[in-house]
Amino acid sequence: MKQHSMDIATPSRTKEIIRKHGFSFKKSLGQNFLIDMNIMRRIVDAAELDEHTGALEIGPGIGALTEQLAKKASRVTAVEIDNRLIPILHEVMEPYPNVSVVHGDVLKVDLHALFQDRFQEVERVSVVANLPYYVTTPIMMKLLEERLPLKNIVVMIQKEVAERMAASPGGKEYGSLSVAVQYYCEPEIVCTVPHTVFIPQPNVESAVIRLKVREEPPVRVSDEALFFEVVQASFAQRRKTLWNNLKARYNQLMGTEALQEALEEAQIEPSRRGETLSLDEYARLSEAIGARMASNEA
Ligand SMILES: C[S@@+](CC[C@H](N)C(=O)[O-])C[C@H]1O[C@@H](n2cnc3c(N)ncnc32)[C@H](O)[C@@H]1O
Repeated sequence: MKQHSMDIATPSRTKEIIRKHGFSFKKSLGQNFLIDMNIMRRIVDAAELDEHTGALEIGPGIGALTEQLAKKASRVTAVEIDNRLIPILHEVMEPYPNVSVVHGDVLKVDLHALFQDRFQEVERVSVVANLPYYVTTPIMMKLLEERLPLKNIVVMIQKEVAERMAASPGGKEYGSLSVAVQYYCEPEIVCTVPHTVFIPQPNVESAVIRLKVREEPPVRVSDEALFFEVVQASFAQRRKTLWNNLKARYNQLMGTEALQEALEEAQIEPSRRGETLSLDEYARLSEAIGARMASNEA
C-alpha cells in the first residue's frame, strides 16, 4: 500500500510499474510517459479542476496524469486504446474510486454517450491529456466538431502543432488548423516542454496548450461547412495568392466574375495570401461566396 503514496510521474515509480508488468512501449501508439512532477503540476493547474468538474483523459498510459486528476476532479474517465495497459490501470487506480477506465480508440468512442453516462452529475467537463502525437489533429477536431459541453481542453502536444493552433494571422504558422481551433476556442500556450521529461524520449519538443472553449464562435457564419471549405481552399497552396487558390476551387462553381464580386463585397484584396486573413475576414468571404453560390443555383 505504501507505494501508492508515491507519484507515478517520477522516473523510479514509472520504471518500477513497467518492470513489474513487463510492459514494452509501442512507438506506433505514441507512448511517451511523463516522468516529471513539475510539468504535471503545470498541466493540472491549467485545467482549473475542482470538486464540481469532470475530467476526460485521452491515453492514460500507466496513470501518471490520471492519479493527479483523480485528486482534484470530481470524477475522471480515461480512454486507453492499448489493452495491455488496462489491467495496470485497474491496479494503480485502485485507491481512486472516482476514476473509470474505458478500453477503446478515442476516435471511435461515442463521446456524447460517454458524457451522458459519466458526467451527468458534474457541472463542467475538461479534457486533460498528454496526447499521442500521431493522432493529435483528428482527436482535437473530433473534440471540437462534436460540440461536446466542454469548459476547456488542456493538452500536451508537439510544440510545433501548439504554435500552429495559437498562431495569429500573418505568420508562417497560421493555417487552417489555427482558424479551426480559434473558431471554437481561445488558445493559450502554457509552457514548452523538453523531451527529457518523458520515457522514452520523443524526437520532438512538446508544449502544453490550454484551449478555453467558447460559448459562441467569435464570428457569425450561416454555413459552417462552407466557411471551413473556403479556409481550406485559401490555404491549398501557400505560395499562391488568395485569388489563385480561390479560383482553383470556385471558378467552375460560380464563375470568375461572381468570385471577384464576392472578394469585393468582403473587402479583401485578391492579391493577398490566405495566411494574412483574420477569422472575421474569412467569415465575410464565406458569406459573400455563399450568397453568390445560392443565387447561381436559383
Ligand atoms: C503520450 S502517451 C501519454 C501517457 C500518460 N497519460 C502520461 O502522461 O504519461 C499517449 C497514450 O495514448 C494512448 N493512445 C494512443 N492512441 C490512442 C487512441 N486512439 N485512443 C486512446 N488512447 C490512445 C497510448 O497507448 C498512450 O498510453
